[in-house]
Amino acid sequence: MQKMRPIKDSVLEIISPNVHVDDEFIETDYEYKTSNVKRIDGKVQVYPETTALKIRTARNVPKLGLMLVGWGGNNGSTLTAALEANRQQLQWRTRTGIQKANWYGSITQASTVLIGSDEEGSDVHVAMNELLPMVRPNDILVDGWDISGLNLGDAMRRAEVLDIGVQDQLYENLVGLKPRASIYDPSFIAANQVGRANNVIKGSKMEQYEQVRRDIRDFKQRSGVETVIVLWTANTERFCDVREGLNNTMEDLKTTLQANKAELSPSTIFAMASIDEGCTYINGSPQNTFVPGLIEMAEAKGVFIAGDDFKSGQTKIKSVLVDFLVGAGIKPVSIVSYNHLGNNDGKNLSAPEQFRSKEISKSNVVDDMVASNKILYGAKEQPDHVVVIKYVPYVGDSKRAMDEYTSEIMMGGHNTLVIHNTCEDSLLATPLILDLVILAELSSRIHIRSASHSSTPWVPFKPILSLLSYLCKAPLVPRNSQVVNSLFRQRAAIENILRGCIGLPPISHMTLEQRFDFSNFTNDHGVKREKGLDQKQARAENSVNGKACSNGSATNGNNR
Ligand SMILES: NC(=O)c1ccc[n+]([C@@H]2O[C@H](COP(=O)([O-])OP(=O)(O)OC[C@H]3O[C@@H](n4cnc5c(N)ncnc54)[C@H](O)[C@@H]3O)[C@@H](O)[C@H]2O)c1
Ligand SMILES: O=P([O-])([O-])O[C@@H]1[C@@H](O)[C@H](O)[C@@H](O)[C@H](O)[C@@H]1O
Repeated sequence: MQKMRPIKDSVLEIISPNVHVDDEFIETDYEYKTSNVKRIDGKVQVYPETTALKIRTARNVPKLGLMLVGWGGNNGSTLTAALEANRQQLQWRTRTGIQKANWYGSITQASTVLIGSDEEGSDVHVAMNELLPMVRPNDILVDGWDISGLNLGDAMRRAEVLDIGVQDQLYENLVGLKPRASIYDPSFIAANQVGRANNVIKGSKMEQYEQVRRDIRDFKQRSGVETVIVLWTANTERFCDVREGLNNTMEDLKTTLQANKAELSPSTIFAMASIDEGCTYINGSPQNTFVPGLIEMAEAKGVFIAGDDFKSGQTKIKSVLVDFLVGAGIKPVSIVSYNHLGNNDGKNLSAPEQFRSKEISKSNVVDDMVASNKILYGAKEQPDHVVVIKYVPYVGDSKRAMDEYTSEIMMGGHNTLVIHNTCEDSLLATPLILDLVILAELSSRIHIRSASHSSTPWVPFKPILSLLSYLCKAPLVPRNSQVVNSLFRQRAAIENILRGCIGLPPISHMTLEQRFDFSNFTNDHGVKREKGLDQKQARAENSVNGKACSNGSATNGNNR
């Protein structure tokens, strides 16, 4: 069993009187600035608003357990292998030289965040996982379920995702890992999956639900993990009917479970069991696991749910390109997204009902960006948008995506973008699973409250964790909230909330100090903001006016 290592001390020191660090928390005063809008008589009235908040982040990072539904699949086996390969810092020979294990594609492990500018006005970036204490991949323990009983070593081989050079070093570590029996309902996934179903929980849906809850408790007890997150990376299910008396309310859903009704999917049963065990549940597939009754359960119990459908390659590009085009005043009028792939996911998606689930999640991703520009698009006007997925066994996990974006430009002109995008699907999705889990766990340690009324309670994120939208094709958002698919807006939300947790404002990119002569301006420390200031002098002045504190170790000035 791994020994929990201490929180990695960050390189970051926040020099601010607003940030207070003690052994337990990082707490900051935060002025949350928004612009509220009213439409009156055809006019748009804007009201800038400031809300004084306190943001508190618990520093203690728990020992985290991740239970994957579909553990033996391409994504599940690849994640398990990658965790072990990075833990052992493996390297292996390839045709082009030595390859080392890494987490490329993970924003928490391999991306940086602009934190500000130095005395010369140069940008300074730090690793995203330096901003706040986060779970380290090496400290994550994995378990899970699969309708296929194949052990993880042979599942890794079956997936045909990783180089042989690393597979051979890992096989002995993985061959001893066996997925727990799972809930199999052939009416929800493609008939062509029946050959895998040799590891299933017998009995009624209630008995399956109870077994899943026992499995979660068993994993906690055996592994000693403090927190468990359950994540669905099993096959895409067909959409489930949603109707009164079946699953529209929490009570209806529980009655449906007890009555062993057919129209209750394995994924929704897993979500119910997770929520009742107090475990965050994340849906990496496109089906409507989160029926209204399930959402009501999560809200009633204050347990996080998030999804849907990892945004890994073709759709990720779409959420960038359409954002760029519409933002540039160019009008996409035809979007055709074709791809073929040969892995088991593609095999499952070759069935019409399972494809339909994926078609929905891949198609809705442009809606918010199109709706944002009434100059280009009339009411209810949408670009033609077609999604095609074909199963071609030979290409395996190496999905071949081909997209054509046709747009209207000025004076009747047209621009056509054609993109060929070879996505090694599991190597793109696996880092997203890691980020979903790490950011979900971090979110559970972040609370806010009013700064003006100290008696108000600390408030957690709402149970529907829309902060994870950056990682999902079809983001689940709280009631009455806007769905945002624009990839850069989604990322800015994550960055600015992490900045807020350490008392830093959002990055505006205004850089006024570089666009205007600031030499006669002083900042709120009474220090003149001259660029090129002697660094020693600047630090001396700031240390007199600010106070040093670190979010990695409770050391100095602001300890309360
Ligand atoms: N880039 C990507 O790989 C990507 C991106 C977005 C979404 N997804 C989704 O992630 C899921 C997994 O993708 P994959 O490539 O790993 O597929 P996969 O077919 O290799 O793995 C799915 C696994 O789930 C198992 N399974 C099916 N039903 C189950 C159940 N009820 N309980 C437990 N296990 C069950 C299967 O036996 C299989 O081992 C799919 O739904 C896919 O659409 C993948
Ligand atoms: O690349 P992306 O669009 O984000 O997502 C992928 C789809 O393109 C692919 O067709 C499907 O099989 C994968 O499960 C995944 O959903």
